[in-house]
Amino acid sequence: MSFPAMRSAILAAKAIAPSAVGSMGAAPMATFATSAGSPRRKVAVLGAGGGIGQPLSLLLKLNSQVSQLALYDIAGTPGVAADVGHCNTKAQCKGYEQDKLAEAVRGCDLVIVPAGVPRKPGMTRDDLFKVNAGIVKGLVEAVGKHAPGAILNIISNPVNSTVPITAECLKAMGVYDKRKVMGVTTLDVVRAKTFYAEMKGLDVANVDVPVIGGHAGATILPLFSQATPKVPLSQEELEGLTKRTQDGGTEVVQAKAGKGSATLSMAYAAALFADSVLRGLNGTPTMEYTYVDSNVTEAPYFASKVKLSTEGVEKVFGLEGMTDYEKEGLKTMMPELMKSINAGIDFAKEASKAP
Ligand SMILES: NC(=O)c1ccc[n+]([C@@H]2O[C@H](COP(=O)([O-])OP(=O)(O)OC[C@H]3O[C@@H](n4cnc5c(N)ncnc54)[C@H](O)[C@@H]3O)[C@@H](O)[C@H]2O)c1
Ligand SMILES: O=C(O)C[C@H](O)C(=O)O
Repeated sequence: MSFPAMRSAILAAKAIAPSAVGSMGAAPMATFATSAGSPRRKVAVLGAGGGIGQPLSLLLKLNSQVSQLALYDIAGTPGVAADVGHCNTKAQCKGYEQDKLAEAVRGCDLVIVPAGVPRKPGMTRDDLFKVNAGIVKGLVEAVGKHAPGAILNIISNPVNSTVPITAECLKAMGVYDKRKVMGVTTLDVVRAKTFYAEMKGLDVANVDVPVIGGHAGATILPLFSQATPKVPLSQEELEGLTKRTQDGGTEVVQAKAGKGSATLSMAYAAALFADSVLRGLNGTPTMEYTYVDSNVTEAPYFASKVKLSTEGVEKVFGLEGMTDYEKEGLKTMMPELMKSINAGIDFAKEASKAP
């Protein structure tokens, strides 16, 4: 495959309408935003040596909206940067490790955080909290200090808690801007589209499925009643698709049998989302589903449709037209979602009291 063809193929499944509607539109996207005249954008990946970090770094290197790519991890990133850096695309790529975090994030427009431990079979995402909460806090504090205006895309699990941790840490530092903190739930949308298209024999490039709530089990709520193209689903099919989307992460964890969780599909999803964030920053508003500071439900953080523009999240859209089955799903998820959010808030508040 030629490079331009490969580059198009990588993002071909990102549906985009003429007005650039992110990964939610109807027609397949053919190209990245053109680099001609686009502003210089620095993007950092924190956790760039990991299973997600490495392929994500490669995909970002292919995005012509990125002019500087900073790859940070506790170790190993000079090698990743040297490797990725040989791709003949625009972004200048540099690896940072150990105590070079400040340098990595300084001047960033977008910081993507996939640092932390992944699940093994039998674990829930909440089982990762103990280790990942502290990792995310440390990294976010560095961003708050050295790149306070940057947009943060949080991938590290449990996302339902790490996003509130991020917000609370930035609030404690006096640099919180709710438009700039986003939990990446794009993989749930990617999965829902794939499973729906497969079941109904549809061209996946033309499929769109909203997914709301959070990013763990029952808190992941695909709205198949609003999927396009609209194809009738029996109750059994609907329940099967909903459950498969909610358990998509576990399906991969089990298949990898102890060797981690989704990395390649996650890198793909994060690259799609980052592309939309950058398009928004560069003046082409895009629509995405993402887990953000929200008053759409009683949960203070919630994933729903948002408009991304020059300052990050410009508008959070409310919930409309849900079926009774979906309303029941929303009710069911709330206790779990609220518990994870409160755990994140409590952790960050406690940590900020520590001497
Ligand atoms: N949001 C999602 O949809 C989604 C999807 C898949 C995985 N995840 C989560 O992403 C995280 C990473 O998964 P992975 O498979 O890439 O794991 P991994 O173990 O392969 O990689 C994680 C990387 O983070 C690095 N790291 C740890 N502490 C760090 C620190 N303080 N600073 C910088 N880097 C640090 C490690 O050195 C490692 O290279 C996990 O928490 C996983 O659950 C989220
Ligand atoms: O399932 C996991 O632990 C990783 C990730 O959240 C996923 O959805 O694949």
